[in-house]
Amino acid sequence: MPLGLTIPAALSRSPSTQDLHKYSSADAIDGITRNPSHEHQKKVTASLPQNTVPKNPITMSTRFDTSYEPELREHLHISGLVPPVVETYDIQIKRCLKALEAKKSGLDKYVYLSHLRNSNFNLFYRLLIGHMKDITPLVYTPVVGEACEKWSHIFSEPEGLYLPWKERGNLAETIKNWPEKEVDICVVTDGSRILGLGDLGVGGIGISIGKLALYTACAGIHPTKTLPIVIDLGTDNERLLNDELYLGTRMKRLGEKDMMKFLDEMMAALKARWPSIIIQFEDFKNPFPSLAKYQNMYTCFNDDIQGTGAVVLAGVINAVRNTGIAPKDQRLVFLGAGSAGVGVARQIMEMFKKEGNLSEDEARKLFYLVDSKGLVTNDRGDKLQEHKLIFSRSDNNGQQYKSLEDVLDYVKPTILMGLSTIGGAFHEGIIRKMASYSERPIIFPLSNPVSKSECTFEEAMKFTDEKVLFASGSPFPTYEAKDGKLHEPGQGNNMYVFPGIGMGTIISQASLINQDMIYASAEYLASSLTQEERDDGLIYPRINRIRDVSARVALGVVRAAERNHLARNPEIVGMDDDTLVEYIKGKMYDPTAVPTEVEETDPGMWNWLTSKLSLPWSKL
Ligand SMILES: NC(=O)C1=CN([C@@H]2O[C@H](COP(=O)(O)OP(=O)(O)OC[C@H]3O[C@@H](n4cnc5c(N)ncnc54)[C@H](O)[C@@H]3O)[C@@H](O)[C@H]2O)C=CC1
Ligand SMILES: CC(=O)C(=O)O
Ligand SMILES: [Mg+2]
Repeated sequence: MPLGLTIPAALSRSPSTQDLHKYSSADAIDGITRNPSHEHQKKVTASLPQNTVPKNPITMSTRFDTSYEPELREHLHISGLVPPVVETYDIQIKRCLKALEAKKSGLDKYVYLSHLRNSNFNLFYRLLIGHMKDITPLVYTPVVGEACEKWSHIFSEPEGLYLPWKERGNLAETIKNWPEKEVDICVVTDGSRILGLGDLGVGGIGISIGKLALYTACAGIHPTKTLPIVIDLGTDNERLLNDELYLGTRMKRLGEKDMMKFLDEMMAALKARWPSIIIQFEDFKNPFPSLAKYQNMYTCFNDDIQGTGAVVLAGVINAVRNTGIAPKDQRLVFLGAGSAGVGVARQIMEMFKKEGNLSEDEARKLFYLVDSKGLVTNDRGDKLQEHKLIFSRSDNNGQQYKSLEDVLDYVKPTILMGLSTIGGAFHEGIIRKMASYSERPIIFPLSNPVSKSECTFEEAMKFTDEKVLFASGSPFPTYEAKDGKLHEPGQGNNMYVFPGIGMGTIISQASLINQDMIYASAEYLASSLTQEERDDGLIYPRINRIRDVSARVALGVVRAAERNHLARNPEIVGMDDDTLVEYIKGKMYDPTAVPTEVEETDPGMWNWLTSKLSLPWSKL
């Protein structure tokens, strides 16, 4: 029985240092795949206390790796179960890239990548981290949106926890079925507003899986310590209810009261099993009640309100600097006044108060929110949802502005945000109006996936005479300007902050995630731009530096936790910034690290995995 076996150091040499070096590519991430930084990282971790040095334990899903040397294969009892050739990482990645190239559709590529992650997550993360720019859109927005829409048709293996309404009263037992002993972080959705695609029922679990893949790729949270969850309280999507393949409960979605009861039980059960678990709420149609209720009780945050607020704030900090217009002279119009719109407006308002020396009232007056009924005003005649009240206007002299054009003519904004789920809403006329109000208009079409983006990068560049300061929620191709210069679009997606928020919370061992920690994630992201990126006119760092950037974001989160007396990790007390960043990096899961140990696995997990793989491991 190979469980608990420690591999002698001499045997754990697969792959070789040369292989690691070969694997390095132009797109590789500093500190992870480049050999010199890897060496540097090893040196730094060597100087840290032993229990902080990360290990890369072999688990069931990393067991069949063609890079393992014969001796290691023997120890793992996998000789003959893996093809005979011992491969370099480089060759493994080449095969993956070729396989991906051969798949015609994004969805086929998504399915291939899911299988790869489930059969060998080390290889999956080597591929993803080494090719962030190309692979992220296949596991996250936009393709994950299509995967969630078609989840019940592409499903082949469980990858997370499904918590249906019928399990209420029994959630603690159900949660105990999750085979991993340690979980650091979970992402939970109710599937009711997946990206801008609406209610996708249990298909929403795809977004939990996608976000957690980025927690691992961007911030190095170990894949086995992540837990995707979908709660199934029914769906109002008729297409799903009428689909014989639909995998969720065939009933109309329950209301807020039932949801809160269910969440109360789930939160308590998660914390009972994993006392320091971080719970990230994702893509709830109405996420405000749960955030209000749990944020001071559990280690949790809402990515759509808080993560999005922080990431867009970081882009705005850098973009506003490029406009040369002081915060007090900016005017902002938001198309979309939902969780993301209001979350973003609140964070930017905080910044205007701090940086622009404005009072709350002065800062608030710079914001004009537009929803499906037009400009949000006090005298519009409908009952406003509570979250909109803070930005509701009272200075409209009884006049209501129904269309975005009317609002633009009235406000003449310098900044236009799209969080409306309405693809193409920023048409040529809208963009040209923005260009007429200021020299460098800030236009952020942030709705996801690409089909819901309010405009494309190309449209924003063309119709502003290439003056726009741009960021979108989903990725767009580079644009070739009239002078032949290539311009890269910014991606204002919360993927720049949530991994660092999670990692910073884990590192600090904070029991709560407060506003100061969220705000710090934005500040540290904004200041993580390199001089070269600034010179190239970027407002977000290049995605291939995401691990470095996430470590900086995590640093900011830890510092804020310390300031707020929330940090509880005695190991980090007194560390200066450089040491702390190296400490954070030292804690990151590294899929290129040589395997050192076979994980002591509990029998429950072992049985679950062996049955899952239908292999006769129990006989070994
Ligand atoms: N870039 C990023 O990191 C993020 C992007 N988002 C995107 O933001 C979008 C909105 O998300 P949530 O705010 O959570 O959704 P939500 O459903 O809470 O809000 C949507 C808002 O858009 C408004 N709206 C709908 N149709 C409209 C129309 N025709 N004209 C004007 N307003 C209209 C609604 O009234 C509502 O205020 C989604 O597409 C989502 O993918 C959300 C979170 C993060
Ligand atoms: C990115 C994200 O969280 C969303 O579109 O909902
Ligand atoms: Mg979201």
